[in-house]
Amino acid sequence: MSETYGEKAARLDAIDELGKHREKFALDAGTVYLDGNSLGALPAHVPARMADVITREWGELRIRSWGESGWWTAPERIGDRIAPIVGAAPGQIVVGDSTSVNVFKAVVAAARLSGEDRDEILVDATTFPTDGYIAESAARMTGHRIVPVEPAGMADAAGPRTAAALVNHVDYRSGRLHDLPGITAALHAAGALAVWDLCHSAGALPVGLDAHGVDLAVGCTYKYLNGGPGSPAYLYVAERHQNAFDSPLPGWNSHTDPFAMTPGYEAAAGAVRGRVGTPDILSMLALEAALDVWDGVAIEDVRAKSLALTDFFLECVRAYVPEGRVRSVTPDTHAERGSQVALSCENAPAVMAELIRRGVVGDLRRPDVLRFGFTPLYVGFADAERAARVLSEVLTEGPADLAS
Ligand SMILES: Cc1ncc(COP(=O)(O)O)c(C=O)c1O
Ligand SMILES: Nc1c(O)cccc1C(=O)C[C@H](N)C(=O)O
Repeated sequence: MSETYGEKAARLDAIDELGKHREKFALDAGTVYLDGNSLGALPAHVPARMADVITREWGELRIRSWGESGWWTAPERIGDRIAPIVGAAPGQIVVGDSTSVNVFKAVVAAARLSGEDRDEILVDATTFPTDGYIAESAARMTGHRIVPVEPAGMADAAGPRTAAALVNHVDYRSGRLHDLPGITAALHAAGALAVWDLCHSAGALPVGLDAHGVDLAVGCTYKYLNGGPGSPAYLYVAERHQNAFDSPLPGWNSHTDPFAMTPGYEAAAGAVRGRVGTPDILSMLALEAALDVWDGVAIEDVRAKSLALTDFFLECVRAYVPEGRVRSVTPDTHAERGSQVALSCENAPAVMAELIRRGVVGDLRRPDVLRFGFTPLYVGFADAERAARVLSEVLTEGPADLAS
């Protein structure tokens, strides 16, 4: 008798080297959590660390903590913790602000770094909306014009007038992984800068920022880096650009001597130049603690498990779900797949609501996309099998409003 999918899941979980990391997270056995591509799960040790930050560092040490507890240098210290996960050498990443704000810094800085004869900025036409909104405003301020281009067309679109391109590494709807090395190389060949949004790739797959010569990058930390709701984002400025990096938000935290409090601005050296104002210490220190789960974890292993999980989920969906009820909009090819599977289906809002009611938590992107995010540090093969099985049950038996 051939192996059932449940048996296969148990076999794969038994040999999964990353499976042991699941116990580091606050998860309940009754729920399959497949929404780490929106909000990562809570690492179980973070509440105790935050209790110490609040009661001792804030409550007892108060103002002394800016120095004694390392609060002041947290943005660059935590940047250096994120660096190996995205393939960057130390000193190039600073944590703070939202992704949206860092997109603004990066796009304006890229425009200012490029030659005056270059007057266009290419923007991923399929981008998560905030990047497009911000880039449009940034371009109006710098006197550039925005050219929307699909990532696959970036190489052909880049030319002598292109200052920079802003591209999403993994598409938030389809889960498609774009060719960061190839697009970056093509932009450079055209004399343009490459600015990447890593929200859906950092912590899910190797990015190789330094290896591929990326110029600037931004990303959030509340998805695969598990930093918590609204945890601060980050900005990468390649070392070769740091001296010329001209921030459009040169707040006092990016001054070479902030406590001199002089009227004249003098930019700090290094990643610190990307800072703006007082960092949100509580969120930042929750993120710092959350990053402990990465100790001893290789991103290549995370990638291998992510692909195995999404392969297996798709295999179970094909086996369980009646023909024609869902269509995967996520590429089958590994080289083009991030760490989520997106399925388009009829009545998607009702389907996702019922999945969540039955303990399978994904999310919906209107009008018709069901998203299932696979975070390899805490999602297992049995989760993938159960999610596909419950999806099939929902699609075949109810609820009543699905029949409409
Ligand atoms: C690709 C991408 N960029 C940016 C954002 C959001 O930016 P912010 O952190 O400013 O809300 C998200 C998700 O919210 C995203 O998926
Ligand atoms: N940042 C979010 C939020 O504050 C509330 C709800 C969802 C989000 C998200 O991160 C959405 C996510 N970027 C997406 O891929 O759609």
